[in-house]
Amino acid sequence: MTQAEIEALDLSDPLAAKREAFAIPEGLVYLDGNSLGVLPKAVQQHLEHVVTEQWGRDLIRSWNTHGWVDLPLKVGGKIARLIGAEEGEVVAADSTSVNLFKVLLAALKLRPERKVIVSDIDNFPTDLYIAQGVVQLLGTFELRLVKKNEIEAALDHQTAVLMLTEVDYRTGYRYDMAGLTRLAHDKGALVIWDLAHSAGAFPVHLNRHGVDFAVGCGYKYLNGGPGAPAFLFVARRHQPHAFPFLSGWMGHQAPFTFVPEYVAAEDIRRLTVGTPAVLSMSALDAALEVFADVDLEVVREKSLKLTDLFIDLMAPLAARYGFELVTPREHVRRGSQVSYRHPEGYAIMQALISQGVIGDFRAPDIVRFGFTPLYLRFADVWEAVQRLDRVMRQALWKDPRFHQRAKVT
Ligand SMILES: Cc1ncc(COP(=O)(O)O)c(C=O)c1O
Ligand SMILES: Nc1c(O)cccc1C(=O)C[C@H](N)C(=O)O
Repeated sequence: MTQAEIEALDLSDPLAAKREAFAIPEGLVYLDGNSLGVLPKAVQQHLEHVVTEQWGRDLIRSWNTHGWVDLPLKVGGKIARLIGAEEGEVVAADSTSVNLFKVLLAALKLRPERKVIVSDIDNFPTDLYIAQGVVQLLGTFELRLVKKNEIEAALDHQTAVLMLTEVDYRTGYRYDMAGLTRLAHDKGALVIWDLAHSAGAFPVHLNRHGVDFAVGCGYKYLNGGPGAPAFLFVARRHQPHAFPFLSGWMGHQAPFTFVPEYVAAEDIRRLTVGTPAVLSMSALDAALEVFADVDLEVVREKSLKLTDLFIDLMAPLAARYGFELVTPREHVRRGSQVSYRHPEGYAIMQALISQGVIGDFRAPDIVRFGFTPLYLRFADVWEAVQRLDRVMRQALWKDPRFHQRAKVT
């Protein structure tokens, strides 16, 4: 594709105007929205208001007058629309890890006669660590970790829970949520999906597929900011039976009665624990406004065009410099990122970042490029490949300073 053809794609892009809603540093090509989304301008304005007027002036009255106490459910409602759930089935709270702990315990309590949690050995580590902790705590379950193509065979009548991340954080491989949920249910197991790399990136249909539980991040494609609250989903049918092991006062049926006995709220609030992080929650609330008029089918269509274009433009570099594509070419199996293996991946990514293209590196050898259709242009894809070509052609990555590992990669 020529540069002129790429410019034409931007001119006919139905999402082109959305870029204006984000504060993007001049000249930067940001391909890391799958790790930390860009700052929405509305967040900047709203936080100023929340800090100055709500906290600064109205102080504790704001729990009622500015609806702070309702934020977890209100923000959850906005996320529900993006993931195919109903209002009252999603709540924003805590971190993804903590939410996974809560829903995994709740799910296992619904299958006490079974023995096994099945997951992908390449799942994001926190999911595996949380499951290991839960196994230690309960003492009656085991964690069975298998490769992607072994999941189906691993499911049997001992399986209590199938716990997967829909999009693999390293390769961008996207699971068949509908098919695997059905297979798990056929065996009588429950499913938990981690939507960290799905929510806001493409349409998700939790209820259409009969999913039981889900969790996900607020700071990636939802652009809620560093450390933004995460979310959890519990299908309405499970809510009365979802036991809240982290039984904090915010999940109590009537928190302000201050009684000594814990009685769980009847609705999804029972899976909240303590005081919500109001500033972060307000940032996420404002960030989600960007999605109010967005059709996620259009987002998906653009995501696939962006990633296809990147793969195409990268093909000559891949052949010349030894980048091995590890992201599926098949659309249904692809999330919204493209990854390559390269033995010098870390240094190459650092050199590329020095050239104003931000992607990231995942050990042992993966360079990752995330594509957020709301703020990326097709011209950015072109520019990213030009700058990577320069990094390789001029061997900029050989500079020793690009070989020193940072604390956070
Ligand atoms: C699949 C997945 N789950 C969970 C997390 C993070 O969880 P937490 O919000 O607890 O940091 C990430 C990324 O950090 C992730 O990629
Ligand atoms: N959550 C992160 C953090 O706190 C610091 C640095 C990176 C992250 C990430 O989001 C990692 C991410 N889940 C991943 O897909 O690799």
